[in-house]
Amino acid sequence: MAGRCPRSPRLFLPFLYPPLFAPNGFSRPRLAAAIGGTRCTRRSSTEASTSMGESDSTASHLNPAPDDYSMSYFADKAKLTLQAGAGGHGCISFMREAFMEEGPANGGDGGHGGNIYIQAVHGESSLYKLARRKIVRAGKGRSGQGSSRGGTRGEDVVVAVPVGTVVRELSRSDPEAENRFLSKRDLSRRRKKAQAVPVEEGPDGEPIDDADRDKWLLYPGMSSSDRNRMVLPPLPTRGRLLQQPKEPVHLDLSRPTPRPILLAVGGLGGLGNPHFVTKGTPKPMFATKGEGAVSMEIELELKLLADVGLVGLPNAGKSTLLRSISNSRTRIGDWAFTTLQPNIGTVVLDNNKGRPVLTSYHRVSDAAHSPDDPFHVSETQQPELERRTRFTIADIPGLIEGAHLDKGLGIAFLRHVERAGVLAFVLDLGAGNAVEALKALWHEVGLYAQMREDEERDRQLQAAVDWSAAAGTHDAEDGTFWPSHMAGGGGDYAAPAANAGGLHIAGKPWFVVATKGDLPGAQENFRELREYLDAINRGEEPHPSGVERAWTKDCAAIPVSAIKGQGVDRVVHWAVGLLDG
Ligand SMILES: Nc1nc2c(ncn2[C@@H]2O[C@H](COP(=O)(O)OP(=O)(O)OP(=O)(O)O)[C@@H](O)[C@H]2O)c(=O)[nH]1
Ligand SMILES: [Mg+2]
Repeated sequence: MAGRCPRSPRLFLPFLYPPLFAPNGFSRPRLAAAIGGTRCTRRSSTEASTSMGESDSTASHLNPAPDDYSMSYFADKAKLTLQAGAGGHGCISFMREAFMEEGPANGGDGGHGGNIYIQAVHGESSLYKLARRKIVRAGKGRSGQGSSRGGTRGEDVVVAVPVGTVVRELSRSDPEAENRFLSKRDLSRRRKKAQAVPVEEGPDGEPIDDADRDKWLLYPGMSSSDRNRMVLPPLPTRGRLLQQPKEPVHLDLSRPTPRPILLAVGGLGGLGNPHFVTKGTPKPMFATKGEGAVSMEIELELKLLADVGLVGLPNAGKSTLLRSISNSRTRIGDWAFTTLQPNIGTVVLDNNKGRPVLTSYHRVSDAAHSPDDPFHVSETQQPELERRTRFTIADIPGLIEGAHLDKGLGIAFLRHVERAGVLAFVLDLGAGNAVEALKALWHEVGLYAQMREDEERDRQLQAAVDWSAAAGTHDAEDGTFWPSHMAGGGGDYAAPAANAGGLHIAGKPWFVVATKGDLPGAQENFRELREYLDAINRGEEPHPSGVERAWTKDCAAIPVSAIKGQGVDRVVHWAVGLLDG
């Protein structure tokens, strides 16, 4: 009788054990043959192309099969709801022991709620996990217990984000700040009324604030009439352990933060009944509830921090160039939009095997940080220079003409090259006039820069309006918790007012990598491109973006054939030269 499962292991093996059947897997032929798998001979479309005139038809590191790439999940935007921990309630309890009929009050205090912090760290490269998580909750404080046992503190949470993340607060709910505001308002109303009608007084002769009644916890065994009759003392005024940052939070985490930065403060734990023992009330049948915690909605935006940003039309050869000069294993394919998310590659200048390939220095900091206070920046000290052993390059999805109108993948990915020190425009010498392509790319980049500046201006306007409105209604707390260099608009992200007209991108040093130099007609195209750039250098032609005072110091074009690895060393040298300034 035939088995119920058909015996066809070959059908499922590639699915179950992809590495054994990967085209470039070293162990594939032997192992796959040993278990009876069929050999997969996939080739990239570029390999098949005769126009390249390549004799090597085997896949290589620079001309890999389309499925030979490393992929990681990536997100550059995330919205998060932060919910700090509420405080635990105080406890109402009395000592019970043999031969002691009525012991003293011994209810423990509630634990404080956990806080939420944010920290920019190296090692995180995407907001993907946070975008999926959506809500971040700190631990709640546990309630106090009898025998004077205090509740445990809620756990703090540190949200780790990649360096280069911008944090913006969208909304906030702070029940304690609201309560304080309401109590103050009620008290002043009562005082006004008291001039006409005398107010009920508590045991110590202080006015009773009924608005605060729901912040008390009453002994559960009491009858409802006793509860209603119970006279409560004024609620003790307590300051928060940490100061809640002012609204709205706007941080630009363009450097790793040495310490986590506070975003949302947890609630204070309630007080146990021993706190309310007085001569008149030796056995208080009440304790206070734990405070509510701050919750806020924030928006995170990651702008990758690479030293060099690659900008080019789709299929220009950006990813191949990145592979040829860095450790990147980004995907390459002979079709537009092979790259769908930004990739960062690291170019190693000193492989620690003796003499460095290139000697370069970069600025470690504008000024030294004091070891006691890492947020304090000393103005007097000179910037430190450190030998550069590596630099990073960002490869983003290709831009097409009209990308600002959301054609292709749009221009939003340009945010990842917005903060790069140098821009490298990758032009395909085999795909039409390179000068036209360069102008089209700069046009899109210019429009992007303009859009960002408009956005930032609107945001600042909005923040100013919100703040003035909030100042009138809320009990705003003074003082900022984070250093000024991290506050929005500061740091490495230049304020738009200072860079009006797209200069914050057009003012960057840039050069052209003219790739696919091995294709026919490339030389003529390159000659035209060089003439155009020479004219810009001489001041006869304007900057391709049309922005005045844009960078036109030494616009160069470097011819390469990335697929053959020819000329790519010059790209590294030129980029380092521009980075060193
Ligand atoms: N002949 C030749 N072909 C190249 C060269 N560089 C890249 N290619 C080919 O051009 C095609 C596109 O290369 P990619 O590196 O994926 O181009 P890209 O700019 O990253 O493309 P997108 O990710 O779609 O924007 C691939 O088939 C490459 O093999 C080169 O120097 N010479
Ligand atoms: Mg690509």
